[in-house]
Amino acid sequence: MKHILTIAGSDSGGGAGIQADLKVISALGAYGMTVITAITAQNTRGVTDVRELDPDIVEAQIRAVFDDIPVHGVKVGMVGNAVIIERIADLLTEFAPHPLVIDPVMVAQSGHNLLASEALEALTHRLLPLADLITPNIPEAEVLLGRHIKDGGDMKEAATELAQRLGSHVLVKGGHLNGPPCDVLSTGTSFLGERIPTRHTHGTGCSLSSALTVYLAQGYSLEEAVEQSKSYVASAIQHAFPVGKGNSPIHHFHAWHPSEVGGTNHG
Ligand SMILES: Nc1ncnc2c1ncn2[C@@H]1O[C@H](COP(=O)(O)OP(=O)(O)OP(=O)(O)O)[C@@H](O)[C@H]1O
Ligand SMILES: Cc1ncc(CO)c(N)n1
Repeated sequence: MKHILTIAGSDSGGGAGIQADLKVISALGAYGMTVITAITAQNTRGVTDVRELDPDIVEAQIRAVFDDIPVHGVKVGMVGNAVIIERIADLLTEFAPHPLVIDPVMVAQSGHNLLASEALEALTHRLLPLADLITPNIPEAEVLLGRHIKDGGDMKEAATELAQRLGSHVLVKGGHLNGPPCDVLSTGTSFLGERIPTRHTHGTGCSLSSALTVYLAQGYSLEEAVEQSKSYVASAIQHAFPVGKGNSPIHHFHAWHPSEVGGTNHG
């Protein structure tokens, strides 16, 4: 059983962030550990408040895990601000875990900012270069590159250019473009999915990066890991069930407990 650590923010609604990561890691047969960087007051309708944690307690959590437990893979999600990023980067340099998957979380689906604007520099120069794989969605790739991405061709260029700049593999996720969701890897491979017509996609990005970390730690090749992760997330979207009044989370444990409304709940 692989031990996977997620370093991310807490979502009180249980659908994204640390909570989604832990569910994915468990559902895919690994042992999950958590380092919390920030606490969000959040539900299916959006984020109402955020507190970033003191970098000392972020460091203490990371040291507590690495000092005792073998770590076979790390996923990084919401990191909050530049000081936390610097601290995480120092510790990931010290412990050098692999695979290291970084999801450069910037804005919640609901539009709330999850990364301080002054933190972009630290994210780009300190944290992202440590990654084996970076998984921006289209708006995040646009911020990292400083230009608009309008179609599949632009996504391919974005993935290649970011990979060269940051020295890691990059998967640009296509959930935000119209049409079938196509994710593009910097190796040149595209992964075409079928768009499931639903608004219940809260936490898809967090879930995909956690799944990628597990599959890479389990020894799958990069291409196989993307294929498997996309297929897991698609099934979890397919089986999503209404949780709150807004955009509900995907169903991480659909293989254990198929939901009665799964596949038809596309409201
Ligand atoms: N309606 C959908 N049907 C099928 N697959 C989808 C759908 N929406 C997103 N995906 C897939 O889910 C994964 C996450 O993509 P997305 O672009 O939504 O990431 P994200 O914006 O980071 O997620 P989040 O909204 O959680 O922040 C990708 O593999 C994408 O192709
Ligand atoms: C805590 C947290 N991390 C990431 C996201 C992005 O979906 C979110 N909404 N909340």
